[in-house]
Amino acid sequence: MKVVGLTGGIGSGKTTVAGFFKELGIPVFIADDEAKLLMVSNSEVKSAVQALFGEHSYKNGLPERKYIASKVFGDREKLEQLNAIIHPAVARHFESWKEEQVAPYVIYEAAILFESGGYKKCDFNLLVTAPLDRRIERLKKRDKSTLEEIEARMNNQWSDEEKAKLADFIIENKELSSTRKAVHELHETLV
Ligand SMILES: CC(C)(COP(=O)(O)OP(=O)(O)OC[C@H]1O[C@@H](n2cnc3c(N)ncnc32)[C@H](O)[C@@H]1O)[C@@H](O)C(=O)NCCC(=O)NCCS
Ligand SMILES: Nc1ncnc2c1ncn2[C@@H]1O[C@H](COP(=O)(O)OP(=O)(O)OP(=O)(O)O)[C@@H](O)[C@H]1O
Repeated sequence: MKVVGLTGGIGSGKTTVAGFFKELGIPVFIADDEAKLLMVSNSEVKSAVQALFGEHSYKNGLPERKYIASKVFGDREKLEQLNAIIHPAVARHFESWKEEQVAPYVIYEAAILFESGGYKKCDFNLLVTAPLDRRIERLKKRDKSTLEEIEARMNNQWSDEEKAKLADFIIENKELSSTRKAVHELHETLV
């Protein structure tokens, strides 16, 4: 089974692009969502996160995402420690999920695929890009995030130029219709 890694900076449109692959019947594994599930359902992950961030990191069994975000995106070491808890657990889950899929290829969507080295396990890697001002505009609208919060995350991600060097395919996410068309064309190439 071929694995196509799908990545892009915060707010670039990864999940939107993943949705277009789903429309074509391609199985999509969203690492961000799996990470969220594991933080609730995997007791080892949960206790490691609690040990790292203390009692305020969980409330009624659920992670306090805003609190954890406020601790990690300005502290590289803490972020790396959190990544070291979450990423191996997500990778293990992906391997078992992949075995269950019947398709010409699957999509592995992850926000920091290049930064984490996860791209090396993929057969091809697709980068989604969008101009910085559009990404910020879309995120402010979607999450009601502040510019400061968005920039703190961007500071922990590579630039598009760095990522482009490692990407096999790049889709520029401007208008939804042209992005969908680009996904359809890439699908034809991949099958
Ligand atoms: C810090 C957490 C709790 C914040 O949760 P929140 O709901 O606010 O954000 P969410 O997980 O939906 O991520 C939104 C975006 O933030 C950025 N982001 C998330 N994690 C990271 C990271 N480790 N490094 C850089 N950027 C990141 C990405 O652009 C991502 O698409 C959460 O992001 C987390 O647990 N991150 C560490 C695990 C991780 O790397 N997850 C992503 C891939 S598996
Ligand atoms: N081409 C587009 N035109 C207008 N809005 C768009 C376009 N692409 C995505 N959006 C919107 O922008 C926001 C960010 O897109 P999306 O959630 O797909 O990005 P993402 O890269 O997955 O984000 P994150 O890094 O936070 O996980 C969403 O609200 C989405 O509906």
